[in-house]
Amino acid sequence: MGLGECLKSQVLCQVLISYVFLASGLLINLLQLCTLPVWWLNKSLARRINCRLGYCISSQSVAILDWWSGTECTLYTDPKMYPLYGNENGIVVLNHQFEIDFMCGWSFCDRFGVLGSAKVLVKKELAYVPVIGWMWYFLEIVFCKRKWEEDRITVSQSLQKLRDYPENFWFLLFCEGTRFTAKKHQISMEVAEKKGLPKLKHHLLPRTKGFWVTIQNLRGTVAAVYDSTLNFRNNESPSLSGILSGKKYHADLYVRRIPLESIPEGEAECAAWLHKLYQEKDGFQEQYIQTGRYPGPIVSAPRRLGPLINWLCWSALLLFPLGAFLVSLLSSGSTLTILASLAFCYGGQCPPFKHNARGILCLLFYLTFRQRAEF
Ligand SMILES: CC/C=C\C/C=C\C/C=C\C/C=C\C/C=C\C/C=C\CCC(=O)SCCNC(=O)CCNC(=O)[C@H](O)C(C)(C)COP(=O)(O)OP(=O)(O)OC[C@H]1O[C@@H](n2cnc3c(N)ncnc32)[C@H](O)[C@@H]1OP(=O)(O)O
Ligand SMILES: CCCCCCCCCCCCCCCC(=O)OC[C@@H](O)COP(=O)(O)O
Repeated sequence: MGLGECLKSQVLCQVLISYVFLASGLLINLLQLCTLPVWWLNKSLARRINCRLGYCISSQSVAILDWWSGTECTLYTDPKMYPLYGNENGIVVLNHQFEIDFMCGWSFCDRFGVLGSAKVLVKKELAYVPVIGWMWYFLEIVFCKRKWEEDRITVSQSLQKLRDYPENFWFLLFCEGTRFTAKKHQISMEVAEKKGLPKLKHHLLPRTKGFWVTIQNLRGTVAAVYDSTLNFRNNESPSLSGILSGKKYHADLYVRRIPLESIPEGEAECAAWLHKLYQEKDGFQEQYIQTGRYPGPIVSAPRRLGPLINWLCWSALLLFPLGAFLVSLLSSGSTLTILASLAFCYGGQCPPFKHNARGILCLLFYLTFRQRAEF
């Protein structure tokens, strides 16, 4: 293991990365809250400001993926379509199988300059998650309860609001509605059988209502559907913790641009079209598994420096006061403080402490503070 890899695997680094993400995220959430008055004065300006603020949060996860873990993302697509990506609005239909699929999605958004304005149809529960969920509220992300009786109104209303969005955006739809597991796949294929639909090997049966309502409401606003299929080389199942500890993966994304005009308008026809799309996607997955390649040619979409610069700036801004605080604690000379620092640096490496390092750390800091208060 090289020095860089050893450093990246340290728990201390992961704690510091999470601290920068949380602290900067909450600060940005606060700034987003401050843009509320601007919404009444100039809605378009408020939206543009929020795109930039949102970028400051989501690009940190891109920096971790692209620059910290060094994960490579290869794009397979028609080179003739490439100039359109990022220069028009698109609906992205993506398979939902991997823990870090959204990070790869964000990375591609950044490569095409639409990260700040990226949209998604997401479950309502995520709206309450600090940093990401609160950021999404200001970015006009579309939330669903996965109860069609309620969603048909609320999702339509949220989509209608995007019709005058001032920046190009990609709207991500995980039509499978949940992440793939063997159990969910079995249930889903029972539904397919009951409906007389062909079975899928690598996907869940797509939920068609969200797709139909999206197409219906964004017709005239969005130019195309980007049918996207994501896989990782060597049959790997990448994880967020792997990325944080600096593990490098290799993602392959196959994108087909399908003009919106070619998608039928009626609900039943639109649903049938989506089922056919998923059968094709299943074929691409199978081909990838058999040959390690997709049908299209590879085009270059290099990672960009923006996320790295943003991340380094936030790290410098937020790690400096934390460092000053730790130095002042250490200079107190108390044994408990020094023990706390050692636990902070090395606790995570020692197997019995591996999962408890942060708890031990908190306890030691608490004892230190109590000791200082007592004297
Ligand atoms: C060039 C580069 C290109 C690409 C780059 C890639 C991406 C970048 C883009 C943007 C990035 C932006 C952000 C990413 C960041 C983070 C996102 C992270 C995670 C989000 C994860 C989620 O939240 S996924 C969950 C939420 N989303 C969805 O659910 C969407 C899909 N669902 C729907 O559309 C649903 O229809 C609905 C939610 C609108 C409504 O759901 P409801 O359940 O009420 O209705 P349904 O119609 O779905 O269900 C009833 C019918 O379904 C049948 N049924 C029952 N059981 C099943 C089953 N197991 N499988 C399938 N079908 C089933 C049932 O029989 C009913 O059928 P009817 O025939 O009677 O309708
Ligand atoms: C810089 C530090 C890097 C850390 C980056 C962390 C960013 C966290 C962003 C969280 C984004 C939310 C993604 C949630 C994905 C998700 O929730 O997927 C599950 C759903 O599909 C289906 O859920 P369900 O059907 O209920 O099992």
